[in-house]
Amino acid sequence: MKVTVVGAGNVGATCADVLAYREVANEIVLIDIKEGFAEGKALDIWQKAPIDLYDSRTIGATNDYSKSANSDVVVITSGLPRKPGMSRDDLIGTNAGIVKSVTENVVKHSPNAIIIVVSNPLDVMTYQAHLTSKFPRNRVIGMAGILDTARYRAFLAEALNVSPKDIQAILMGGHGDTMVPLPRYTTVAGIPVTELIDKDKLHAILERTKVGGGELVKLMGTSAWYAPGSAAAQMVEAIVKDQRRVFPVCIKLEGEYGIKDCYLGVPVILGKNGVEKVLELDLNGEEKALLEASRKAVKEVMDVLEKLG
Ligand SMILES: NC(=O)c1ccc[n+]([C@@H]2O[C@H](COP(=O)([O-])OP(=O)(O)OC[C@H]3O[C@@H](n4cnc5c(N)ncnc54)[C@H](O)[C@@H]3O)[C@@H](O)[C@H]2O)c1
Ligand SMILES: O=C(O)C[C@H](O)C(=O)O
Repeated sequence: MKVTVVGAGNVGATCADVLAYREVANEIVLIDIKEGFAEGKALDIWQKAPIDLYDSRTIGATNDYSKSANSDVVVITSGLPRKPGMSRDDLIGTNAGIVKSVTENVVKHSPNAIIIVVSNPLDVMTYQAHLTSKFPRNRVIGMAGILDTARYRAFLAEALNVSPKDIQAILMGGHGDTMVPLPRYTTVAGIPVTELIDKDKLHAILERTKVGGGELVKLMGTSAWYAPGSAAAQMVEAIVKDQRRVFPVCIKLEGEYGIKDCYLGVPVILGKNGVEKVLELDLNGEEKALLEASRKAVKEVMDVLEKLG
């Protein structure tokens, strides 16, 4: 199996490192536009192999997509991260062009690949990759939901003083402050979370989750990479190993949840064909209203992208 990660910065290099460490693919190609940067990161990860005992090969390339030819999965992390005071949507002007040109190269060299977009604004950059690649929707998907859900699960594990392994949760909507956490579908080893935590504490955790990315940007001056890189690698693993894992993933909705032609995070089954199936939950009125607000927010930015041309 061959996996390419475009963008050898914080998220891309972390993703490649996790893929190598877990031996998800035997060939992992890192590509960046900065001269020598991807080569250096790939070499560093390869030199860690004798210490951590993995045999996945990491190869770096400066803007040379021939090295990535016939990749099974391509993860796109290239683009600017936000700085304090910015929203993810502020990145659209620069990142749309980057995602477009990267996708053109992916299509040329890996026409059968499954594309996982990570660059922000996530839902709209996934749309950009779809517009450029014209790949079917199961092969152009975005990573955000695993990360957002992980933040939610980590906060809950801390509040309840239990292992994060035992928190099961799902979250929907766009990767922005309008994301839709679903406490009704959150359990701790099968116990509904609402039986274990009081309403106000849970509410505070839900609100913190929605701005979880911003919290890290404020702390670090740039956005997160360990959890995002690992989340993208988890999606790659589900595809490469045909695991049929159930994850929240950004995909073009074609009527599910009564929504058409909009990119949003929803629970899906992830396997060798990318998204194997979109799962439709029976949302209640309040959840539906929150999802609709999220759809509107994403659609507005999709419209901005269309005007950019
Ligand atoms: N979806 C998510 O949940 C999520 C999480 C974290 C970060 N992000 C986004 O991921 C992106 C990357 O974040 P980061 O922290 O790794 O940034 P970074 O600046 O560390 O890395 C980005 C890399 O992209 C490279 N690049 C720029 N243009 C390129 C091109 N045309 N071709 C190839 N490489 C190119 C840069 O040289 C840089 O090395 C940002 O847009 C960020 O907002 C998304
Ligand atoms: O917050 C950001 O800008 C990066 C990413 O979307 C995140 O949620 O960590």
